[in-house]
Amino acid sequence: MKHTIGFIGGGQMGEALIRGLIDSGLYQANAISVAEPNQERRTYISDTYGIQGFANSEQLWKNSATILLAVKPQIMAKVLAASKDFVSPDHLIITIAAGLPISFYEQALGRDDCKIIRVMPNTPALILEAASGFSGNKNTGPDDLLRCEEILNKIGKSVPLDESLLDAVTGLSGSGPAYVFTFADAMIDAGIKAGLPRPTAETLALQTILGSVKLLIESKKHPAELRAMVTSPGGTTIAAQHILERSGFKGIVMDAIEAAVNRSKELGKTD
Ligand SMILES: NC(=O)C1=CN([C@@H]2O[C@H](COP(=O)(O)OP(=O)(O)OC[C@H]3O[C@@H](n4cnc5c(N)ncnc54)[C@H](OP(=O)(O)O)[C@@H]3O)[C@@H](O)[C@H]2O)C=CC1
Ligand SMILES: O=C(O)[C@@H]1CCC=N1
Repeated sequence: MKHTIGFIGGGQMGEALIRGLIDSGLYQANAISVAEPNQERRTYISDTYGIQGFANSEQLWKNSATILLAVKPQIMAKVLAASKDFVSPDHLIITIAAGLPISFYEQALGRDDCKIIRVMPNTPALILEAASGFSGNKNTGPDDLLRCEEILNKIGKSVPLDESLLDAVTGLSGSGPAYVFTFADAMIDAGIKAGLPRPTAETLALQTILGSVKLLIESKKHPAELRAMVTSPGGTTIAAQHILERSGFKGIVMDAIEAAVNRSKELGKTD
């Protein structure tokens, strides 16, 4: 059972994490299995990554030290009901479902002696650049948290947090890639509107985003300071900044993230 991991759900995030674990070398393909009821999807995942695929989770619980729950929050209760008979206090259960609090799993499993870690990763796990927050229940010891952290740090960066902050993580970084993709899309369209060929607009927009993020990280300067370095008096940048300020760009981004945080909290309400 050592160093074996079973994924319940082989969708977008399940695949991102499986690929991340294999590409990082943390797990061999033969130590990973997936339970995925959709046959086409199951075949794709097991063929692509050379892992074992099952139609249901029974074998995973029997064969895996760590179980990673990667199904939609809306079907988690059904998945836990089907898992109840196989769960033991030896399993390390890691869940990435948005919104659902750890108490939801304990209630659904009808026991409070399981080791459960709630994680919120994001899709850049596909290229080992995920941002994840995580929090364990009272049964998780330092070794369990370390095992989880090791997984998360192989697929990107992670921060341990109090569980009460995981909805904030979900709204900020869990959903965050979508906001960045929307911004990238808008920059590319703007380049095309200004007359650039699409491939040129794509290259310039994406390199600008990549370079700016690297500059932020490497310089350790505040975004406002770096923005001032771009903004010449009476120049082009301030003309654009004026429009962004007038249309409340920062406020819109903050409102959007707040909406995602609130939706995560709503998903956790199970009455
Ligand atoms: N997408 C993202 O960016 C992020 C998602 N998350 C969380 O990750 C979880 C998965 O999301 P995501 O990967 O996007 O969703 P997907 O719908 O892509 O993946 C879920 C997979 O689980 C399968 N499934 C359905 N029922 C079962 C079952 N009983 N047993 C095993 N597998 C089952 C689904 O099959 P079928 O399609 O046939 O129903 C699907 O392939 C969610 O809880 C989400 O909140 C967390 C961080 C980021
Ligand atoms: O949209 C969602 O609900 C999931 C959770 C975080 C990112 N995607």
